[in-house]
Formats: sequence, C-alpha cells, structure tokens
Amino acid sequence: MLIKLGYSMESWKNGVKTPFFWDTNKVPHILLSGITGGGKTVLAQMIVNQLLSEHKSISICDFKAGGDWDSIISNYAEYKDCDELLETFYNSFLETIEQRTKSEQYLIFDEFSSYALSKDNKEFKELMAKISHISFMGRSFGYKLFFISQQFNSKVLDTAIREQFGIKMYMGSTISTESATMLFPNCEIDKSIHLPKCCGYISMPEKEMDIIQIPFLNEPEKLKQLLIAKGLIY
Ligand SMILES: Nc1ncnc2c1ncn2[C@@H]1O[C@H](COP(=O)(O)OP(=O)(O)OP(=O)(O)O)[C@@H](O)[C@H]1O
Repeated sequence: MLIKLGYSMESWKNGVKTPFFWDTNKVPHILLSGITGGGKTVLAQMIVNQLLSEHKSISICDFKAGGDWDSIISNYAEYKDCDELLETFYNSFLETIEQRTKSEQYLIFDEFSSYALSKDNKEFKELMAKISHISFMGRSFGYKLFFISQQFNSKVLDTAIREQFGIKMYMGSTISTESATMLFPNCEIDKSIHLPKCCGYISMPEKEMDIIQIPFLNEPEKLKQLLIAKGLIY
C-alpha cells in the first residue's frame, strides 16, 4: 500500500508539493520520533486514517495511554495491556510463518521506548527477540511495524534492528545529537536552521535525507473523531 506521509518542504515552498510515500510493500517498518508537541501524533493519525480507509488489519498499542488512540478499533491496548496485544500480534506472525502464507498486518506502537525501558532485563531480552524477529522477517510475511517515540536510543533499539526500519522521521526542529546520530547516521543536520511548525526530517531508502512538511489541520482534534467513525465500520 502507498501511504502519503507529507511533502518535501522545499517543493511546498515552490508550490509544487512533491509527496513522500511510504510504500509498505517495499519498506515494511517505519520509526517516527520527535520533540513533545512536534506533531508525531497528528502525523501518525493521518497515516492510520489511510490504513483504515483501505481496511487494513491494524493493532494499536499506546503505552502512555494518553487518549490519542482509544475507542478507534478493538485491537487496541494501553499501558500494561500492551504486553498481551503484542503477544497476540507475534503469535499471529509465527502462525503465518509456519503456514508459509502472507498476511498484511500493521502494529502501531506509540511510546515504544518507554514501554521497552519499563521492562526488566529478562523481559527486555524477550521483547527484543520478538521485535527483531518481526523486523527481519516481517517483509516476507506482510507484518509491518510503525513505532512512535520521542527518542529511539541504542538502549531501546540496537543498530541491527534500527536498520530494518527503512523510513525514519523526526518531527520538530530541535534534534539532539544522539537522536540525529541514531536516526540519520552519515547525514549532516544543520541545527542552525529552524524548521517551521509541522516540519521535520525524513530519511528513506536510496534517497538523501530531506525535510518533510505535514499539512496543517485547522481542527486537528477532528481527526480522531474521523478515525473513530472509520473504526466503527472496520
Ligand atoms: N499537522 C498539524 N496540524 C494542526 N495542528 C497540529 C499539527 N501537528 C501538530 N499540531 C498541533 O500541535 C499539538 C501537538 O501535536 P502532537 O500531539 O501531534 O505532538 P506529539 O509530537 O505527539 O507530542 P507528544 O510527544 O507530547 O505526544 C496538537 O495538539 C495540535 O494542536
């Protein structure tokens, strides 16, 4: 499926509006990071809106239980209940592998880093084994991961797993050196450039890192209502 993520900021300025697409068949996994208030949730909801329009099978985990994702679909869990939903998603993945079939399934996980860091050593290793398994083999079996967090440092996702996430985004202007190194290694970010609201950085396979601009919504709170309405007929 082709999902519109936003537009090249440069092209928008020039009135051409070149879109960035997430081609989920080619790039199964995506990381969305950024500062508080940078627009991660609004962008993630725009993405989920497109998935719901196409009746894709999705599961949503929201570790912070902030009310951004509840009441939309039944495959939803928050805080500690994320364990069970993740387990269900993983078991379905294992079954698909066993049957050597393909099934298009999306796991949207908000505040993944806080969730991972809430685990003790043993649980953390088990969690990483599952995430690693899905991230490496998900492409062949249709399983896609869309992880959202303010930060993805090396403690949370090691380099090998992070590299499986073909699209990496950072919403907001102020990016720490650590985040820049983790998400955009080998790219120079000029931190003296202040990005306007609704903008951020994006890296995609075989493309230079670029600046992305998300459409500004006059009433962003209505987007969740739209998701709830679409979720009802899901
Ligand atoms: N594209 C947009 N159009 C209109 N308003 C936006 C947009 N993006 C962000 N905003 C505004 O900024 C606020 C913060 O955005 P959002 O909740 O998406 O940030 P966030 O990165 O998820 O923050 P946090 O990490 O604190 O959850 C929103 O409530 C909304 O009012």
